[in-house]
Amino acid sequence: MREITKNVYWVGKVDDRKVPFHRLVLEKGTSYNAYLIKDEKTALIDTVDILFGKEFTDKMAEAMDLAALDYIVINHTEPDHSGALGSIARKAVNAKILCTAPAVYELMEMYKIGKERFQVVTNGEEISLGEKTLVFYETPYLHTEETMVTYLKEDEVLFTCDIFSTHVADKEHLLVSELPEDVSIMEDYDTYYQLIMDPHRRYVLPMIDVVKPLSLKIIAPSHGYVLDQNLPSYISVYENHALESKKDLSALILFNTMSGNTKKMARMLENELVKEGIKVEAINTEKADLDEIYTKIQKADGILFGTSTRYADIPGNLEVILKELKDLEVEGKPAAAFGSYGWSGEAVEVVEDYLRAADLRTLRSSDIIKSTGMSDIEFPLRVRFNPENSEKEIKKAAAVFIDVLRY
Ligand SMILES: Cc1cc2nc3c(=O)[nH]c(=O)nc-3n(C[C@H](O)[C@H](O)[C@H](O)COP(=O)(O)O)c2cc1C
Repeated sequence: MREITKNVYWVGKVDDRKVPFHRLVLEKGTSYNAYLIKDEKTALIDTVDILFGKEFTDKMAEAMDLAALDYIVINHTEPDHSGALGSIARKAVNAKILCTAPAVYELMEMYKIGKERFQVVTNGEEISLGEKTLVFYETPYLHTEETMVTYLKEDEVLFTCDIFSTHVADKEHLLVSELPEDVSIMEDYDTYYQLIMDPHRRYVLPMIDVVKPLSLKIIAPSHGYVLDQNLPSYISVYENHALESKKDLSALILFNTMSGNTKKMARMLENELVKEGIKVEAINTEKADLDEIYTKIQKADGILFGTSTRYADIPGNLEVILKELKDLEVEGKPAAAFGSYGWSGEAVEVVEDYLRAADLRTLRSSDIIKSTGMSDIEFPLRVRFNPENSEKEIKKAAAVFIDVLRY
């Protein structure tokens, strides 16, 4: 145990292996920072990687009577932080597990823990430990959907789990202020942002809005160094990256429609793009001059192609345009397929084949899962019949397309 501020202890694990993680190898290793807060009530903030779960629980049991632990806060469910939850919850029989609502099911399934052990906390909720107070703020998708941060109000410490972390195993130094004056962690800190946070950039500014108004002395993340000086400079790395984006963007939406359903989807997508300041032109290709369309395709920063399905095929003249793409030099331009269908929806899949054959930067669900872990984004975007009940899916897909345009 290592005290970082009065009655707040680091109880983590430094992992100096070359750590396999997210299809990478962390050459400098990493650490899993967990923290113990002692007050009238005692709270553990996060745990360590599942590989070290038993070791962690045994050490904690040596250091304290685990039956006296009141709360286990799980800011983020990934097993590099929640990995000891199963073993510690079994020994800390009186501890409530504090987490967001979407975290409960994941933790119950992963660690075989009963629902009665969980207490869901909501945005801005406070829990008193005695003299100290925990406040919880949701920070979704940083790094996964259920993520939150925990603020220790009186001590002005923010426990941020993955956010503001660094993948470095340093057994000698924990606080940034302990490092020699000529050593900066900025390069590793920035690399971490690029690898872990940048794919979720859209969520960074809302998180900054939560963090900036807080009075902060320490940011205590769950990988690498505890930040105890120059905090604005670390926060601004995230803010500046999130603010970098391309400006004055334009998008083209080309669609066909038999009874208006794909047209409705086109309008819904158009609205989302326009709300974000993107200049959009939505065109029913049946009525359009094809040479003009080809020029617009070349000028647009990104293109959405919409089609319904008619006897397992693409109705209308959209396929003529798709065949032309290869000759329009549009390689690398963001594009995606969308459309309404009735029962099988072959046409959107065929459209996607054309987009990929023309080397457009074609959005596909599987690529999004691989790069962000977000499994609820559908590309090609398919809706059965009337899209009015699919507003949520359409908005989510539009948001991802906007990100791809911008970044
Ligand atoms: C003549 C006809 C053929 C259709 N064939 C298919 C089909 O093969 N597969 C399918 O999933 N839906 C099929 N549908 C259903 C349409 O794709 C569905 O009604 C869709 O919502 C129409 O969208 P739209 O109004 O944008 O054209 C067919 C509809 C019609 C009228």
